[in-house]
Amino acid sequence: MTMSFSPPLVKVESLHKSYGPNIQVLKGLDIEMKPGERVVVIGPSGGGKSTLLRVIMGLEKIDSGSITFGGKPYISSAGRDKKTIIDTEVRRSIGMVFQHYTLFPHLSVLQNLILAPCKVRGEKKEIAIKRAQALLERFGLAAKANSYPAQLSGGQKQRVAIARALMLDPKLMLFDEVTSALDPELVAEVEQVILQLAAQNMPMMIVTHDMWFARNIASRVIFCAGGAVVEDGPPEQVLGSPKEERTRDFIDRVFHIRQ
Ligand SMILES: Nc1ncnc2c1ncn2[C@@H]1O[C@H](COP(=O)(O)OP(=O)(O)OP(=O)(O)O)[C@@H](O)[C@H]1O
Repeated sequence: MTMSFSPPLVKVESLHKSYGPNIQVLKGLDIEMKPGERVVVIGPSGGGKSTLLRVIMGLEKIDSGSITFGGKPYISSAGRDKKTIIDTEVRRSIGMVFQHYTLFPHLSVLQNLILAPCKVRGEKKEIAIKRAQALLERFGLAAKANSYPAQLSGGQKQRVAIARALMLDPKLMLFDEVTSALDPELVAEVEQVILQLAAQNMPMMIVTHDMWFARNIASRVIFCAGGAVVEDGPPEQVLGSPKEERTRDFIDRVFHIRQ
């Protein structure tokens, strides 16, 4: 009998990253993410969660370590001068949404969505528009196709940002505190969109302080503190009782208890 082997989707090995000589943020981080997993990264403020996502997105240089994607080398520090090497083809297959809206303000919603597919992939405009309209429909934003970002609520902007990332058919989505800057009443509409993607098995890595969301979206939770993985397991193991509140205080409390 032959055993089928599927490599990890993302494998981070011994990742070190500092900002300048004094701020060492990631100190030998190891993470392995299987295909189809939804990994939530939690931890105290300043622990390096955003930095981890930015590194995986290829936005930051690393000091040492390596990342593979689907079993293939993706990011490494190699060569005589330890230069960071990033496979740009692989990078294009990763989508990221940030805490603060990163839509182009001078472009309409539809233009925001079709820009990268047309420019980066050379997709025909009519085809990109059709795909964009279908996504906007799915996210309840069809009526906003010709609006500009300034005319949208924070929740709508984040949903457009997610739709824009999906236009490039990512194999992995990274969400970095995408609801942290939103008014509380707008959080649910963005979380619902991400839950919808999860239901379709989109692999994702999510940084959030929202414990309700973490519990509902995660197939695995990684507790990251002091630049390393402190705990890694199913949500009920890492997050404890569902009665815990959904606040930053919770994380800080858990961290202090474990120190
Ligand atoms: N570009 C930068 N230059 C210098 N220091 C930085 C830079 N980006 C982040 N840092 C520092 O690195 C540390 C880790 O930051 P990071 O944003 O990755 O943490 P985090 O776990 O996401 O925190 P939070 O939960 O508050 O967002 C912090 O001390 C931060 O001040």
